[in-house]
Amino acid sequence: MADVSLVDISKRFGAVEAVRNLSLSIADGEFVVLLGPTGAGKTTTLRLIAGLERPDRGIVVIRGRDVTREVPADRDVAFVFQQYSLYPHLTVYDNLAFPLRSPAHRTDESLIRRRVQHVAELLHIEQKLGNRATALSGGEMQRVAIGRALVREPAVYLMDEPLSSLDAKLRAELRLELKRIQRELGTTILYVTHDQIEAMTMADRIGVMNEGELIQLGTPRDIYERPESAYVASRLGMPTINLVPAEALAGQSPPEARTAGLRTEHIRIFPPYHPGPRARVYLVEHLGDQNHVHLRLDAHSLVTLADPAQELKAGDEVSLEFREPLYFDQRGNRIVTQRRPA
Ligand SMILES: Nc1ncnc2c1ncn2[C@@H]1O[C@H](COP(=O)(O)OP(=O)(O)OP(=O)(O)O)[C@@H](O)[C@H]1O
Repeated sequence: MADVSLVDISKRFGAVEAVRNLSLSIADGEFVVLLGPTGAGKTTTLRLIAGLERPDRGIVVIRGRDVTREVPADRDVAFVFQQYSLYPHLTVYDNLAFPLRSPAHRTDESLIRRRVQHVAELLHIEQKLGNRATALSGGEMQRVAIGRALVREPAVYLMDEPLSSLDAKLRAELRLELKRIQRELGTTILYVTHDQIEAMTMADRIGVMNEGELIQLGTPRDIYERPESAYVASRLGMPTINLVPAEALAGQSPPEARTAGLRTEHIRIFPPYHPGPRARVYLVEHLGDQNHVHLRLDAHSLVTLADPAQELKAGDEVSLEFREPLYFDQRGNRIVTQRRPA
């Protein structure tokens, strides 16, 4: 049974249609990530599930129950926001225990102790239980904020960029921990982010949103390898997929293609005597383990990655080979091409 379903939801704020005809089912124990640019409607989707907004149209179903008309407290959800929102005067223990002591979830103190202890261990903050919330680092505060949601064991966790205020190292660490905890506890999570690495590494399925619509929903691999459109293709991949007119690929493109999408793995760089389209290197950025190579192919700019061992410098002429690029028609929809046998 799907734990959370949105059925044909729309929500308008004045002239802005924040969410449009959105249907989404999240299975029990599934980790779904909503990815999309600012203003795409991601936060509004979470707020509609939490009951912080009422849809103009459509219904919200949690654990098989239509909760569309219910207030937030009656829905079985926990929300983790981008900012920690802890009670500064309380200890870590009391912050974690707080949701279990609310009138809506009155719980026996010995059970509270066990739950708090368990969650503190999961998040590696058991040494900090006696500290005041203000005596914590940013990363520890955000762990407590996540922990406050985890003590409750609701039907679904709604997380709105919970790691975005942290530095890169902590974000990478907590990303792994969150995924581990989700696997261990079998929790259902709907998670909003701008960060494609978070989406790729944590999600069972990614939903790509744009202008209030869910435009593709699939596994990270599906979204990356089989994007339905050039727009979806450009949401995942570092550097961003190169979109060039199909004719730039010199007869290689199918006739109906208007645009070719070249990811770094679709571009191979050879010395100039190798057959293939000629390009010129105009910038090489050294990133340590990789080089970002900026190329000019006729009037088009391409960015790709290269092994630092491959000697390339600005001004070099090179020959390119394009291997199984993606192709898009004039509406930007991907053209499904036959893959070469491996
Ligand atoms: N309470 C509100 N009143 C008016 N407009 C709103 C309100 N909440 C959201 N919007 C508008 O709805 C659209 C979707 O906003 P939403 O916050 O859901 O986007 P988002 O994808 O979460 O963006 P971000 O990544 O910046 O958080 C935006 O145009 C936003 O300005």
